[in-house]
Amino acid sequence: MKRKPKLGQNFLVDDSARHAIVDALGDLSKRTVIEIGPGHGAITDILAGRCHKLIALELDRALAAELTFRFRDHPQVQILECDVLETDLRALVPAGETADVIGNLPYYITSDILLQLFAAGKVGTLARAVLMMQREVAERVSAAPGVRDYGLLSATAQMNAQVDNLFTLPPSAFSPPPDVYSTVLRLHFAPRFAELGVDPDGFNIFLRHSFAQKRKTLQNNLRAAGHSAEQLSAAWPRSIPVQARAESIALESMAELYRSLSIPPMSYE
Ligand SMILES: C[S@@+](CC[C@H](N)C(=O)[O-])C[C@H]1O[C@@H](n2cnc3c(N)ncnc32)[C@H](O)[C@@H]1O
Repeated sequence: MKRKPKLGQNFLVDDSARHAIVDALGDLSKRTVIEIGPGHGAITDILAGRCHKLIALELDRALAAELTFRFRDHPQVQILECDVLETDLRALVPAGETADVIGNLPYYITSDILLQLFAAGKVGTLARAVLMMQREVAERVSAAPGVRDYGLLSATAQMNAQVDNLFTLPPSAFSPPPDVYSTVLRLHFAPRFAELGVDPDGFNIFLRHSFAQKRKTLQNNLRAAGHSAEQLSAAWPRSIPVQARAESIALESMAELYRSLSIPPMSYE
């Protein structure tokens, strides 16, 4: 019977890949780096010698203990046994500084981790992240409008970060091998809410409604969210075809529509 790894534990065994992941963050000699899910330390071992400070967050008690022992003589390395999703990243970073994030993510919570990182990027805690995730998810995060994979996750990611798709690895790069290919993305956190003149909370809700049903047009999704036909036609910008789906529309135009509907965020809940 095939062993089912718990906690998304597929450990990286490809030596050049683990170096390429760390190299993607460039010079780390003055940086604080937060590693998500260090596991047996495939990435941690390289990072420890390169960054100013490393804080690694590992949920598995045995793995956290293994790494705490291994790095006992490295004062710049801190291993925390914790659930990343329950951890306040802001509290880990000295006031006035930013940190970078790295991780071969536990795939079962990729979206939740991304949302957590975007929230931390928005308040200026994080500068960059290099993250490995399931290839299909990475393609959604990095897709451009009009491309098949573009959707709510792409729009949300691209409101919060510039995304570079770096490289893809086969299942054989891991032990045990997962059922999927894996892709490494680099994110530069650069929230666009102020530039596009939208409030983050209201615009995020607007995006959720706009992408609610993939087969529906944007107009129909917004009608289902409570907008009248009159309201929509009065606000509709020229840059958006009337029958368009949200999946084909650039964020600039989505923001233009949101602004011209000028909806107070509260009216959406
Ligand atoms: C895909 S493995 C990567 C391990 C190692 N970084 C590597 O590349 O070989 C994901 C790691 O995340 C840990 N993990 C799973 N859920 C977690 C959570 N909620 N918080 C922190 N770590 C978690 C797992 O125990 C595992 O070590």
